[in-house]
Amino acid sequence: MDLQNDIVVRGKSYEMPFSKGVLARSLTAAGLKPSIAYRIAWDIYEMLKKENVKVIDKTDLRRRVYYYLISKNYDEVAKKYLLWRMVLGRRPIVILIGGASGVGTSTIAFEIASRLGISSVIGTDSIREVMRKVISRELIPTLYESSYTAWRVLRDDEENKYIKGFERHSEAVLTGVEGVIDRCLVEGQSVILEGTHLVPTLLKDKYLENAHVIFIVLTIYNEKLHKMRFYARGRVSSRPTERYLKHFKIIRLINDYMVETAKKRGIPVVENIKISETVEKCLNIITERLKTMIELEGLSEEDMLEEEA
Ligand SMILES: Nc1ncnc2c1ncn2[C@@H]1O[C@H](COP(=O)(O)OP(=O)(O)OP(=O)(O)O)[C@@H](O)[C@H]1O
Ligand SMILES: O=C(O)[C@@H](CO)OP(=O)(O)O
Repeated sequence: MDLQNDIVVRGKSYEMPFSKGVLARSLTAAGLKPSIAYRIAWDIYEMLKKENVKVIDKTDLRRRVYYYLISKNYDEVAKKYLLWRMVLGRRPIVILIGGASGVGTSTIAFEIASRLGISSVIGTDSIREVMRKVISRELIPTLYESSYTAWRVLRDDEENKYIKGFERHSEAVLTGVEGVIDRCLVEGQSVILEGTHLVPTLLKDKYLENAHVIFIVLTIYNEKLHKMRFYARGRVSSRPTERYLKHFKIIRLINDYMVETAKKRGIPVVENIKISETVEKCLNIITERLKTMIELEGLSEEDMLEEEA
């Protein structure tokens, strides 16, 4: 690669060669189709080349992209683009994708992460493994079970035992989850957390009220479709389909519980049928929340264009 002839993009603390792919991805996150996003990234690259620009500041590049989009009548995309660049560059966001086992939380979390360029995705299953290393089975036996088998180790045969077991199981994992959220907010790092342990009833109010924390619950309303996802997964992973089918009734109860409690707490619920549509819906929810966050800061579009990238 001839770096001599490349355009350099200068950020606050680093420089990198102009990448049409990176620019196209941020335009896709703002709602453009990938083919159009790539075309526009290419146009902007050509424009800079023609003007013989060798180094461009990130703030200038952002401004140029914004006005270019407006000139092509992509006003809504321009606004979204600006919002996303502002937020992801300077403000931490924590996205929580909850849902019963098999509804697709990890698939959707990774898709959203790649669209937004968030490099950190953490599954609550991994946090559960860490918690198992520090908390003994004797102390919290439910932690050593799965979300759908935790009821088996409850002390008493309680009423509503499947959900009680699920909540006890998730409670300990959530302590770890909250630690990760706190750390990310303090460090200014964006992260996506996903998994079945993100239970609407258990997450503390202070997180739900935080403008930087965005919680979405996924579901599949159709039982048959949900079941099919376990067959699909079984073909490509070592997680045995039979195990999930055996406990399917309880997994469905957990699914219903997540949806019902999410609605009660004002957490958006998205049905995951087609991946691209689910991602689109989630991105729209996230964008709306970011708008509120920026409004709370009292920033106008002009301020956003001027803010150092
Ligand atoms: N919208 C979708 N369309 C088709 N298949 C999907 C969709 N979303 C997810 N899948 C597939 O369904 C299966 C289950 O999804 P995934 O593993 O993401 O579930 P999960 O909610 O993370 O489950 P767990 O909590 O048990 O880890 C996977 O094989 C995945 O590729
Ligand atoms: O507890 C659960 O529902 C699932 C979540 O991924 O984990 P496992 O089946 O591996 O215990």
